[in-house]
Amino acid sequence: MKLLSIKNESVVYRSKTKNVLAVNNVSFDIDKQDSVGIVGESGSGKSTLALALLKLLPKNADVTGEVLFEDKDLLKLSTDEFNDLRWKEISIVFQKSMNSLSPIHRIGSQMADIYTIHDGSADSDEVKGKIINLLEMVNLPTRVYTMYPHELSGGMMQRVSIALSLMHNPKLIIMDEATTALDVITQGQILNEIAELEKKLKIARIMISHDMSVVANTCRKIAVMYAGYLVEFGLVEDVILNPKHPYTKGLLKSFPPLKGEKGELRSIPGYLPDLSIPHEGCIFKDRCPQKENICLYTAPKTHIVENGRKVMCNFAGGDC
Ligand SMILES: Nc1ncnc2c1ncn2[C@@H]1O[C@H](COP(=O)(O)OP(=O)(O)OP(=O)(O)O)[C@@H](O)[C@H]1O
Repeated sequence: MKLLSIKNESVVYRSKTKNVLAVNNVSFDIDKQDSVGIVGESGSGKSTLALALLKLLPKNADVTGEVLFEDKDLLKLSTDEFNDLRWKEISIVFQKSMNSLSPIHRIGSQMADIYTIHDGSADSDEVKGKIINLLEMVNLPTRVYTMYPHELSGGMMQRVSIALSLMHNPKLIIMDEATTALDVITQGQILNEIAELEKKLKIARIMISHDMSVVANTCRKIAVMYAGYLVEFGLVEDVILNPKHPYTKGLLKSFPPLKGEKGELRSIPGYLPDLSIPHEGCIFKDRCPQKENICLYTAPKTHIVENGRKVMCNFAGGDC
C-alpha cells in the first residue's frame, strides 16, 4: 500500500545572479513499511529532494510538483498543518542532528521538552517512562537520561537522534547521512538496530547515503540521482546485480563489491555539470562511456522496464 507518492518534484534555488535546478521532475512512490535508499555523488540533489518533503528548504528554494503523503499533498499544507504532521507522521535524522540540542541541559529533560511540544496532555512520569523506553529501544543505557550532550560519543548521540525521531511513532523516517560520520562497526550496529525497529514499529524509511553498500544492505529499493534527475529506480537486487543506467554502472564500479572478488575501483571521470546552465540532450552525456549521437540532442525519457523499475536513458528500451 502506497504511503508517499512524489510526482514531478522540481526544486530551483533562486538568487540574483543564477537559478540552480537542483531537483528535476523526479517521481517515485514509497509503500508502507518500505525502505528506499537515495544515492548519487555530492551535489546530485539527494538532500534537496528529501528536505523539500519536509518543507525544510531555505526561502530561496521554489518547489513544484506533488508530494502525496497518504492523501495529503504536503506541498499544499499550511505551516500549522505541516507542523502537526512533522515528527508525528514523518521525522528526519541528520548527520549531526544532535548539534541542535542545548549543551547545558540534560538529554532527558530536552527530550521531554520536545515530546510535550507535540503532546501536551502526557504527565511528566508518563513522558519520562516513554523516553527511557525509547533510549532502551536504541540500545542506550538509562543513565543517558541524566547525561549532557558532551558526555556522549558520536554513536550514542546518533542513537539519541534516532530515539527522538521515533518519539511520536511516525510512519516515515528520513535519514540524511545519519550514520556517515560514525566508525564502520558503530554504523553497522546502528543500521541493524534500525532495521529491527522498522519491522517492530512498522515504519517506512528514506535513507540518503553516499555509500552504495549501506543502501544495498539496508534498503529494499534504490533511487539513483544524477545532477537533479532520478536516473534509475528499482529493487536493490535488480539495480545492483543488473544496473541499466551507465551512471549506476559507474557508481557501482567506484565501490568495493558487496560479494565476491574485490576488483580495481574506478571513479567516474569528469564532474557534475553546472546546474544553473540549461543543457541539451542527456544530462550525463559528457561523462557517459556509452553515449551515441542521439544523446547529444535528445533528452532521454524515463523507461519503465520491469518490476516497476525506471531507467532514464535513451538505450533503456521497454515501455515509456
Ligand atoms: N541553499 C542553496 N542555494 C543554492 N544552491 C543550493 C543550495 N543548497 C544546495 N544547492 C545546490 O543544489 C544542488 C544539489 O545540492 P544537494 O545538497 O541537494 O545535493 P546532495 O546530493 O545532497 O549533496 P551532498 O551529498 O553533498 O549533501 C547543488 O548544486 C548545490 O550546490
